[in-house]
Amino acid sequence: MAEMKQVVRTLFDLPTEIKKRNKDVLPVSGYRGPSEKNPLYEAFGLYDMSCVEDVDEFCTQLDASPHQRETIKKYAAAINGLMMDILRKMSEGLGLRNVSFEDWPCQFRINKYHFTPEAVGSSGVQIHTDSGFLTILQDDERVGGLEVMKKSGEFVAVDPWPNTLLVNLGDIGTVWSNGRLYSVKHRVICKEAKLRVSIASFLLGPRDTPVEPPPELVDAEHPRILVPFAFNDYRELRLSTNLQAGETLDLMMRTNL
Ligand SMILES: O=C(O)CCC(=O)C(=O)O
Ligand SMILES: [Fe+2]
Repeated sequence: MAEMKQVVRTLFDLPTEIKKRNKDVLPVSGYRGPSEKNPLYEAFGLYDMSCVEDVDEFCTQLDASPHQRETIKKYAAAINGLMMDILRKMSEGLGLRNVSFEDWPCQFRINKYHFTPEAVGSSGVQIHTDSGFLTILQDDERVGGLEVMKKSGEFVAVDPWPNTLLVNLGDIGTVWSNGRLYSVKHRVICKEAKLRVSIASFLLGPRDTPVEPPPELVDAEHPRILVPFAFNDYRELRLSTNLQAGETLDLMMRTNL
């Protein structure tokens, strides 16, 4: 994790023309430079880190050295393994057998926040839920700022904790579990004028099949909360409505879209 963090920090020092080679595969999946709306934020992305060829292509785009490539590939493999392990345990916990997440892409994003003294108190990332099923976050080990919302609406700071990963549930977790699990609202606030770097891996939704709960999670007591839908349609709806904090799911449930 420490080695990966170091590699990621050096990627942000690349010249802009190289960074821009990291193009979008899904909307907002590739490089984002500082913008007028978000001048302190920069990010790289990769659509599917569970695909070895995609990881290689990402490294090639960024002229990665052999050491950088090896570190990124090792990290991607380890996070994929961990993701599958957590999913297996969650499925077992819900009494499920034979569920597979094989065709579910895992989006990878590295975030850099260039927090300035003037930015202290302002927002680094607006309040949102993650759109996919499950997120594994390697947060900044020195600079805090992540806050998670409790059910009461109160925000709780997630203080830096070196050598740990944070796992949270996204909107698809709610749909897949047929309402048994909740996606968590969170945000990043600038607390101090320092550089902050985080690495997020998002298990999204099934690539070619609709998002729906396993049949065992639907019965007379637990009617299906939503009609099945394609994950990419959901992402587009979230982007086009600009409702990023789980409201899109509520909207779909109310209108039975
Ligand atoms: O940088 C962080 O700590 C969290 C970023 C985040 O919530 C996200 O990328 O979805
Ligand atoms: Fe997030």
